[in-house]
Amino acid sequence: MITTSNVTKNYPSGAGNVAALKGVDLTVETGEFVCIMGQSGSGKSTLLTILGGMCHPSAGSVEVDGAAIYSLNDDGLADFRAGHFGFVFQSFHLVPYLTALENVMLPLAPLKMSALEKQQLASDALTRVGLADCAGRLPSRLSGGEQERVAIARAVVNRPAILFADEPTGNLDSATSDQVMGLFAELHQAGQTIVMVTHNPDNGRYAQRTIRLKDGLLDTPDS
Ligand SMILES: Nc1ncnc2c1ncn2[C@@H]1O[C@H](COP(=O)(O)OP(=O)(O)OP(=O)(O)O)[C@@H](O)[C@H]1O
Repeated sequence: MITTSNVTKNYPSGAGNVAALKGVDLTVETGEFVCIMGQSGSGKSTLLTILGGMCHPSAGSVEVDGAAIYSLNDDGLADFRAGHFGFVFQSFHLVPYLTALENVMLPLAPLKMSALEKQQLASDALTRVGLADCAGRLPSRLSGGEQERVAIARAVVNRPAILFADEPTGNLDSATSDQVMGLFAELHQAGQTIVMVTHNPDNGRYAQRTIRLKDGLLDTPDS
């Protein structure tokens, strides 16, 4: 489903270039749950943003379902992202004055379907994350774990082929983290492909496969 070939990323910096990725070859199969781990600065977030079509690599290619995504123009890439990917970040980025249901409906705004259909899809997504009863609540009336689950519902509302998550439990206590990771595991069991960056070794056990980055390279080459 995702194949990278010799992906490198250099960031310009005052003292020269920072080589964040130095040639990453990676394959993620349909239906896999892959965790990307590694020390701070090893290139995890850079790799995730490149896989997710948010940051052009300096060299190398990324193919998703056979499409070389960085050969697309900006509009084509934006459409591809919207049609194939969902994203969950450490900060929930919920809109404070919209209800949980309205937050989950946001990615559906550009789509040509009736308001009722959008509400139904958002409601289904909230049910999938166990929050059917919280649809009408504002984010400020939800716990941190519930807010993260709303963010996950929003990421999966249009049934993305791939769900990307960057430190999704970074702001949560360990019991709440376990609940959220359990939810990712359930989504995976239901067929969702997931690629997650995490510092937390406890999170790694929910994944099917863990890959480790060290200084911009895969520690153990992907087979
Ligand atoms: N926009 C940027 N400009 C310059 N350097 C950057 C930029 N983003 C990341 N870097 C550098 O690239 C390297 C990899 O960063 P990245 O954020 O991908 O690592 P990470 O493993 O996700 O780190 P962390 O776990 O601390 O989030 C680091 O040396 C970082 O300082």
